[in-house]
Amino acid sequence: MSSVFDLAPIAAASNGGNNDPHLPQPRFVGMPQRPSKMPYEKYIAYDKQVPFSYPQRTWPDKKLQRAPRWCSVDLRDGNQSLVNPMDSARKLRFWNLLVSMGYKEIEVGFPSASETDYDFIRMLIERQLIPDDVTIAVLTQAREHLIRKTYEALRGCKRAIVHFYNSTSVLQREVVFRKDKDGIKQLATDAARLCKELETEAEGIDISYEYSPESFTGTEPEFALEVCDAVVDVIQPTAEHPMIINIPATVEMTTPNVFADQIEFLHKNLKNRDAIVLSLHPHNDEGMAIAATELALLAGADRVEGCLFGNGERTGNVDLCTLGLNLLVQGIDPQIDFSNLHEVRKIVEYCNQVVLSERHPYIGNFVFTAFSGSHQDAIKKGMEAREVAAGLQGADLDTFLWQVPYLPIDPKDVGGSYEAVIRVNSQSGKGGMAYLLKTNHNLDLPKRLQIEFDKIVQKYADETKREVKDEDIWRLFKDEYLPVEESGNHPALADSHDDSLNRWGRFRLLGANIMSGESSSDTVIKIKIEDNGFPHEDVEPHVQELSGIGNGPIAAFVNAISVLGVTVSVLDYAEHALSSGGDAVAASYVECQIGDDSNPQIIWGVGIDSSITTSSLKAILSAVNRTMR
Ligand SMILES: CC(=O)SCCNC(=O)CCNC(=O)[C@H](O)C(C)(C)COP(=O)(O)OP(=O)(O)OC[C@H]1O[C@@H](n2cnc3c(N)ncnc32)[C@H](O)[C@@H]1OP(=O)(O)O
Ligand SMILES: CC(C)C(=O)C(=O)O
Repeated sequence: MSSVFDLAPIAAASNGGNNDPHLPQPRFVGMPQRPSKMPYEKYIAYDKQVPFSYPQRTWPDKKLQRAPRWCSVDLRDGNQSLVNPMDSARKLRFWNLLVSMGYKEIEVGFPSASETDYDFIRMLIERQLIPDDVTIAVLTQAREHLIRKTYEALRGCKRAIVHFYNSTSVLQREVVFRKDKDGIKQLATDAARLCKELETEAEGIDISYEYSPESFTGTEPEFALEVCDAVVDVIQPTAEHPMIINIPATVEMTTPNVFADQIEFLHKNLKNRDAIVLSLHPHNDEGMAIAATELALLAGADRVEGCLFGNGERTGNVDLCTLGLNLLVQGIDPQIDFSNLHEVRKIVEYCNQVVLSERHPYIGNFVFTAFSGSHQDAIKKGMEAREVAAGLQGADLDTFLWQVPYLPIDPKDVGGSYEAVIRVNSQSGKGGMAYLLKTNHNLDLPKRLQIEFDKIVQKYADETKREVKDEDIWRLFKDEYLPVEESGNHPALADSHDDSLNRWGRFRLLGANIMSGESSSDTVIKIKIEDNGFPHEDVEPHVQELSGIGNGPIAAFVNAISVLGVTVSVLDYAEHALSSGGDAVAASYVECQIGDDSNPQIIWGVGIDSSITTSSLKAILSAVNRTMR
């Protein structure tokens, strides 16, 4: 009998395909490939172990149209991968979670393997914890004593899926079972026969069957088909009472396109296809379980087994949350409630005692966060444009079309917030800092002010070499532009009594009285200004009363402060309300040229006040103060 190890010379001779002059060569211009240190001759290409070709494939032209039938195997495959498998309390917590999310088929354990699994299943049945629209599945090896024990566990259950399996792979036939193909097929059909026999004794239980040619990915697809057909012949499913043929990528061994070809081959060739639910059970050994599952669904599969967040043996089972949310973002109803995914995560982490990665799709701590400048800029603009578009269409923002660069999903749809969307570090640009000031402090900085302030944030980020948190940005902003502001009655500055701020600004506006003349060109202003001397140590702090006249309050103010020795021209001006209602507060931003034409400084100032005019005057003083820092 030939052995899997007979392939060793073929592997050694044929691997390292890039060195084969007959194969198309990758274009490593000016960079010839040389053998690396890695022992690639120890491994063999999948198509040399299990040759398979299916040029009739049609899946590449298909599109996903609807959610498949989902089955969670968290309480079985997920559980068998844990350092400390779940006790009944944790299993029950997980069960309740799965039911609340809307899973209708749940594999609850391997009752013949452990007392905990057996007792848990008994508890679900005896305490009538299985909702009418939920079906439990139980797994067993295709071995007589284990199958008998499985049926025993199901006593009193209304409806269940008995899932039996045996490995069919070339490798396991040789090294585990030491059986030929017929012997392996017989394992499966004997088990199917025993199940049918025990079913007659299992009165009152609506039993359906699931068979898995385990290690399918190491099996010749034609042989897997033969075994599945033989099992189907014994079980005799009908369209009204179908059986599940579950195809496991027990170990992921190929690229997803090969798996999809194999599934399409089974889909087109399985006997009695109308009576069969073609199911997938992908693992993630090569990191492609999601892709493999999605392509295999295009290829004709009807059902998917997996675990929440991809828990499971080794690298995990396929992640049911990612699969479901991938459908959602294509506009397809996933049929599962992911709206509180953060709570789901907490329960799953508690039950599995496995912590999710920061980058885990849709739920990791960083997956809705942009640190880099161009991403932040695009997100900020995208959010704003969407808000404007929804407003123009009179649409509800919560359900309005989601089109935001770099964010494939609205974090709110999975129970998150926009809080972490933008975080600032040395890789960030002005957009990130501007977004945080706008979102958290209602300050909508004009573009050139963003550029100016960003240099300060960037310097801080480079110096500290760490993330610049919102509170850091706010402190830097107040320090730079609002060094003499008191919180007064301005809620926007409620935290301005910040001991860490060194109040360095020289001038502070204490009051302004504006009188408009008959024409706008003769506005008169009287102001009271505190001069604390900074940075001139010889100037004693004192209060000055000044007056000026001009074409509107700003011009009159500029005229009034000229006696302080400052020449100001206002180049640009913007203002907005920070809040609405009677106690509204306004922010003003002015870009000033300070100094005469021979030595001008172009600099921004910011003012916040309950009076919009006063806020603009404060903004001018803010700019003046900054030139003296
Ligand atoms: C890919 C998957 O996830 S499959 C599910 C795997 N899950 C588990 O194994 C978790 C629970 N399993 C267990 O607790 C145990 O394995 C049990 C209780 C099921 C069986 O335990 P044991 O009988 O002690 O032995 P063990 O698991 O080592 O079984 C090995 C024997 O079963 C045979 N065997 C393994 N799988 C199968 C199968 N599907 N069908 C028939 N025989 C099988 C092996 O050939 C081997 O036979 P041998 O003893 O004659 O050499
Ligand atoms: C029993 C089967 C479906 C399995 O868990 C696997 O092959 O991974």
